[in-house]
Amino acid sequence: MVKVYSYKRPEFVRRVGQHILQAQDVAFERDPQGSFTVGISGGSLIKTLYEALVADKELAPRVKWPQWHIYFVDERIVPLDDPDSNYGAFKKGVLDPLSHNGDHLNLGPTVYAINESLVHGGPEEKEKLVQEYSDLLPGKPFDLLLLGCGPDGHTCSLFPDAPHEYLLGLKEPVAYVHDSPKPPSDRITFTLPVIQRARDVAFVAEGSAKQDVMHEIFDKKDLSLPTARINSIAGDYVSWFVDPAAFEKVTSVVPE
Ligand SMILES: O=C1O[C@H](COP(=O)(O)O)[C@@H](O)[C@H](O)[C@H]1O
Repeated sequence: MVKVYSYKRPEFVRRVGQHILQAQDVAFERDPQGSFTVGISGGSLIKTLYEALVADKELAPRVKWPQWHIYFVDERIVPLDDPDSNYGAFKKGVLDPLSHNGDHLNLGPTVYAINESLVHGGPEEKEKLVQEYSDLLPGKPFDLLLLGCGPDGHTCSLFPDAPHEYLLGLKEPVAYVHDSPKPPSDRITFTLPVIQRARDVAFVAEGSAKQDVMHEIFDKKDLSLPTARINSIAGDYVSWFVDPAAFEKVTSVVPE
């Protein structure tokens, strides 16, 4: 059963941060010398990550950054310093502020970006980029995936309806999306099997712009939406962190 938690800021940020740290601590209990493997989204999540893991004075010291291995659950096929790059947004929003905190200097996480030298290539180079990113993925289930939810119900770069729905059935962990309805059109995305195998999946969705889609996902259970599809197959390793504005129109689920 999917769990739903609803909080207003600043509690929202604090709870998301606590959930991340709990997943980190569980991973290190399992393997104290190992790495904590995390897949992150772009979009509004980045600011929440900064607030929870860098700015929060109580949570920040508990983050064991040097043991974190960070991957992008989706990425736009653009140079890393392009305003559309999810890596670029994460660098600007989290890595740069982190490196300016003297105590974290040179002790940052390992971050896996796409091969920038292939972004301007043709279809073959782009397929190569996808394959290379796929090859970088850890050989074990992700410890944590932090997923967003667009107002259209997309997550990662898995968009509703054809032609992207087929991605949900793929066995490959990473897929090439060449006609994303939300620009930029060329992207890579984790596919459903990776999400299904993860140890912990947390959606993070805030704001009134998400109200209608939350109703579609939770009340109508519209399976053309990848987010609703994930809910339908998920166990209790999937949770949703929402705020009251985002969940206002949902009637069939009472957040914990
Ligand atoms: O295009 C994207 O959008 C989603 C949702 O973003 P949000 O700003 O509405 O939270 C994001 O999760 C994904 O990583 C990104 O590429």
